[in-house]
Amino acid sequence: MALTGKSAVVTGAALGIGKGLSEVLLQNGAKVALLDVKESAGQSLVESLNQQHGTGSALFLKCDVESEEQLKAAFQKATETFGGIDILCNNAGIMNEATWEKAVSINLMGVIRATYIALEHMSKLNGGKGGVIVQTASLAGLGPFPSCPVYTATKSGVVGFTRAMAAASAVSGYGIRFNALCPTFVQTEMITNIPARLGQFSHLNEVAEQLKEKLGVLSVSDVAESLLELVTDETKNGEALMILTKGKAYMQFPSP
Ligand SMILES: NC(=O)c1ccc[n+]([C@@H]2O[C@H](COP(=O)([O-])OP(=O)(O)OC[C@H]3O[C@@H](n4cnc5c(N)ncnc54)[C@H](O)[C@@H]3O)[C@@H](O)[C@H]2O)c1
Ligand SMILES: CC/C=C\C[C@H](O)/C=C/C=C\C=C\C=C\[C@@H](O)[C@@H](O)C/C=C\CCC(=O)O
Repeated sequence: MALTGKSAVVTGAALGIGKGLSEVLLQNGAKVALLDVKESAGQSLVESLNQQHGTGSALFLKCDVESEEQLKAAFQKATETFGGIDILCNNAGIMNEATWEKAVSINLMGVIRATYIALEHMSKLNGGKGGVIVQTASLAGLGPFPSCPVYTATKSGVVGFTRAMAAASAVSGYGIRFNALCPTFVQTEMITNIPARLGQFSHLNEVAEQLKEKLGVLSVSDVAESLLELVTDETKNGEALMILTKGKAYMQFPSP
């Protein structure tokens, strides 16, 4: 899929990885609707992006992925503004074991919620053009992160949901590819003050620090450039792309 003239929706786009995903999509010719709860940061980012890429290239929509109503309104506005949706990046997420129900609601349920609304706009079975949906999972979605079991569960669920939706789409004829980004630590707000985010597992902060020391920390652009291959390579469906500081690799899963 060439990106020129395509339209994307990115959740959690005001900061961090979502900001980087939005920027790389715009740099490659796509128009982007940036969804986030952080209205001030989102609005000022979009003003800057429109100055860089031309008025009308980027649109900010205040949207909480926990809200079906807000997601439906945001997708409708994006479709009306850009004439359709070709790409969805389900990126919004939190890491806080003390508020684990919220983490499940955002990281996993928010991905499912946004995906199902996107199907209404993108699926060829609904008159859509098809496209690609990329989730921002995590390396913790591929293996257990002892310091944050619920975060691990949400990301493992995102990887499983992505692979199942890819298979469902191929059989159903949605015309939509589903892939997951699985990065290790990335330099964003999420990895600041990790001990305060571990809840009853704060005694395992040292495990997290050792993992961070061992695995290193990616830049946002490391993740953003990986998005491009998942979006543009039409052969990629059902993939989980592991992104480490030492390189990238597509996960091989056991076949039944
Ligand atoms: N930073 C890392 O080390 C790392 C590594 C792997 C995966 N991830 C994943 O990448 C994604 C982005 O994380 P980040 O590191 O950029 O974090 P971040 O905290 O810098 O940015 C997250 C963004 O999501 C937004 N957001 C949070 N809850 C939301 C909601 N309910 N509705 C809409 N927007 C919401 C925030 O306002 C923020 O702008 C997350 O899914 C995270 O789990 C992060
Ligand atoms: C505290 C979490 C902060 C941010 C979450 C974000 O998604 C970053 C995740 C970064 C790394 C995840 C690592 C997960 C590793 C698992 O694969 C696990 O299998 C490794 C567990 C122990 C390894 C110990 C070792 O090999 O020495």
